[in-house]
Amino acid sequence: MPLIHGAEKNKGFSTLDTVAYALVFLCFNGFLGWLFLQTLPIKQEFDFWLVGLYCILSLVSYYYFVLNDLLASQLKGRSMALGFLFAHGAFTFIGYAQVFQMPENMVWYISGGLLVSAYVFGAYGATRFSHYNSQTREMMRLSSETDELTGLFNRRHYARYSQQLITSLQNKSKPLSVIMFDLDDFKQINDNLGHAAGDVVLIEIGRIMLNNLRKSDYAYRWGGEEFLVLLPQADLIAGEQVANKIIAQVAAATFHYHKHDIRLTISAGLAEYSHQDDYLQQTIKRADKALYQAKQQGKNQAVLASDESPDMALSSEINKPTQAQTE
Ligand SMILES: Nc1nc2c(ncn2[C@@H]2O[C@H](COP(=O)(O)OP(=O)(O)OP(=O)(O)O)[C@@H](O)[C@H]2O)c(=O)[nH]1
Repeated sequence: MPLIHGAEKNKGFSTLDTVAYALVFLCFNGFLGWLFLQTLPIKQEFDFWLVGLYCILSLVSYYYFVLNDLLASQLKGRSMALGFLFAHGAFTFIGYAQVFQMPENMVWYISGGLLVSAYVFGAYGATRFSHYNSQTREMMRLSSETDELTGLFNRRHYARYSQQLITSLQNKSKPLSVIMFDLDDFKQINDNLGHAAGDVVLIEIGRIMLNNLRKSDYAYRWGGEEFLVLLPQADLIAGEQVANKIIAQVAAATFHYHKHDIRLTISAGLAEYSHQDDYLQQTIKRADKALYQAKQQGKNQAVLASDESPDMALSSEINKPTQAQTE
């Protein structure tokens, strides 16, 4: 599961493509419209239905493949649109041939050619359209599972995939470490420099997290200034190393907001998922308790949940600033 989320850039159609297609389509319709005018006044009932069919096809095609795409600034499939155009042309041509009483051979030759091209374009276009659709769905899924500010996963992702993760680890009897991080005295930054400065810090913290995690790890923005990290296949020792690395990097970093240099620290609570735990949520609770302990013990440190370390002897402190400092 990649930590940096984002679907491959959608290769849609350029404005030029759209304009070119719209022009071709309008010219084609214009020409047919002109031809059609030559047939008036309508003498037979058949011609009446032909007019109706022509109008409906024109409206539908115009709306779906020109207006709709122009308004959305992207054609959903030029080939599909061309296919539709050719089919439209073929049927209209058959209709006009009746009106003009053209030789049958010529009619079927021309309309047959148009129809075959229509199928080829349409089939190719439909493939591209379905590719476009699956890309769009994937992008929507990713954005619904991602925190807008930091780009980390959000709780929706956790709700959807945590059980799946646990099941796969359980099957392989692999460990899972859970780290709950919380920024220290973050409120001071908001109060002193404003919310926008706090946001800059949150983004940078998210970046530090991602830089220190493997592709198989999961980083979540859990709450306002709280981050949850899941480390599949990592025991507590490995988890503690990761937590301490992040704590050290946050403490050493200076964040910039306009002319202000911002420094702060982060605390962490760790717990290892035990396969006896019914829910991952229970492990998270233990990690949360350990985090509270870390705050109580002076912040800027990682504390292991009491089950893993009853005397809290494993808590590790890093001698860096313990208060959020703003200059
Ligand atoms: N800029 C910004 N601030 C946020 C966001 N979400 C929550 N906060 C702020 O985070 C701060 C959390 O404050 P507290 O819960 O008192 O925590 P703290 O100041 O870090 O104190 P300790 O946790 O005890 O170290 C509040 O000021 C919230 O407004 C956000 O998305 N952007």
